Amino acid sequence: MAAFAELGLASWLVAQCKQLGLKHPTPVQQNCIPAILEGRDCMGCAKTGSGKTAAFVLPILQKLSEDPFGIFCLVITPTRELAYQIAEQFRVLGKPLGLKDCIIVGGMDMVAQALELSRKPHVVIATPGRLADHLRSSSTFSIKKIRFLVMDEADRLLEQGCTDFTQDLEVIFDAAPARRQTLLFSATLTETLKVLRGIASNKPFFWEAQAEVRTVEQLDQRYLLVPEKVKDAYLVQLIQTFHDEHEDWSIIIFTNTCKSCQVLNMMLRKFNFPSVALHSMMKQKARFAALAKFKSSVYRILIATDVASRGLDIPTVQVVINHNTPGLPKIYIHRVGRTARAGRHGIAITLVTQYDIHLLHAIEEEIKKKLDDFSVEEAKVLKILTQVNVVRRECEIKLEATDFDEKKEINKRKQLILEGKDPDLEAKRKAELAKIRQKNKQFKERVMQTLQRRAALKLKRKRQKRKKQQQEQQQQQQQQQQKQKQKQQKQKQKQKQKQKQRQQKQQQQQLLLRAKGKK
Ligand SMILES: Nc1ncnc2c1ncn2[C@@H]1O[C@H](COP(=O)(O)OP(=O)(O)OP(=O)(O)O)[C@@H](O)[C@H]1O
Repeated sequence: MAAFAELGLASWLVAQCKQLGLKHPTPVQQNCIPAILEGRDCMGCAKTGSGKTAAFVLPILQKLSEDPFGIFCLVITPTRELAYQIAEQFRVLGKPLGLKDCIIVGGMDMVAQALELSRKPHVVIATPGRLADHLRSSSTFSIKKIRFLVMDEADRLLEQGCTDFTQDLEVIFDAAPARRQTLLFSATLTETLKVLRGIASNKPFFWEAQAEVRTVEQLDQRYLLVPEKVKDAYLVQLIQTFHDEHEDWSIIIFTNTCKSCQVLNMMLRKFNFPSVALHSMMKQKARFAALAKFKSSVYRILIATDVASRGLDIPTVQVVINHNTPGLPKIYIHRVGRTARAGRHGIAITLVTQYDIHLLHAIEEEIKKKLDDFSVEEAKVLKILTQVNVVRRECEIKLEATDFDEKKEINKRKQLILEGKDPDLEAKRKAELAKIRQKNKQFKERVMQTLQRRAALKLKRKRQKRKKQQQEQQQQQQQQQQKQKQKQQKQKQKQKQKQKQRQQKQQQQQLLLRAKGKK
């Protein structure tokens, strides 16, 4: 196994790795670090928990130490929590440099951030929306001279999912210099490769871990088939079992909406489980506090939306439970990747209802592995079923009383105001946009219908033409056959006539002969 020193890293960085307990580079580090040090753009695709962060942090720190200035590097990442985590890695590994970093994420004070940016930090770690806001509104800093642009979880940044980063990324790319090193990393890059190659246009070095299965070996992956209506009773029983058997285990439960996250947290707390929620409707400070308490094991259970599904590195997590089957296999890959990291073991259990079987199959197909069945004691589930359902309903009612949905709307409006937009105008614009989209959709549908009709008509005409041709051919054949028949009949008649004439001639000759004989 190679050592960090063999990758071309300076001795102070090798010593830093050693101090942190990083003895040997992981494959993604072994392959990408030399290419980055050579000055190449790099795209690294490796499984979750395989050390992709250090694969870009180490060579960047080395280059920074050779020519330190600010702003030297910009790292873009999709979530706020991840930005803090990456900053921590820069800080720890770059301590001997006296590294100055700056985190630019939403939900935090913009003025303080602008001040920090103006002090020219070496490394800026940002979420796209907030950084783009600063670039739009401030002239106190510039990213025109950055040497490195890193996109962590690069495929997520390009996706147009519930949060669409494309407009903000355009602002950032416009402000960044064309001559730079671009580094793109994720556990699921392949679907977006083409677009990413356009971003890392400088003949990027591409490295992908070769493996049949797309999830880590040390991860025990299970599914639990549950009827939709009794899902929560199964969840409670599942947690109870883990809690009884391994009191020191940390569990992350992923769910699909902020509301569901909130309700589940309230419900689990009613059952005295040490749980805490993390979702995008929480205030940023509460989000950080929840994560910090979970990381330090004050709470052993984290209930989160997909805001926590990518990148978070919490070594104590032994169990991931998917309360809903992820709709996309790649979401599954990132969610279950929160456990079994850096060679550790872990278990992931996905609750699958009667409506989700096809999703399970899609996941198995993508990760190239069949999930094993997980069983819980049904009798125990039955025992708590009514109680769980009642508690859940109570929690839902309680949450409704707090105007959770209204708050969501208010949060959206607040966000728009912070972005300098008029919420009413935005709503109007949105409605108009929806109208235009609807019109476009209808137009497209009409075009499609017309095209389909035309195609059908063309086909019909083609068929009719072919039929006509066939009929004509048949007619011609019949006519030919008839002609031939007539010809044959004529020939027969002629032959008959000739024969008759021959017979008549013979008879006449015989009569003549007989007449001669009498004479
Ligand atoms: N060479 C190494 N040896 C041992 N542990 C390492 C090494 N490099 C990184 N690690 C540790 O592995 C863990 C996972 O690293 P990291 O968070 O970078 O993974 P990742 O590949 O980015 O995962 P994800 O795809 O989930 O974001 C971290 O705790 C990190 O300290």
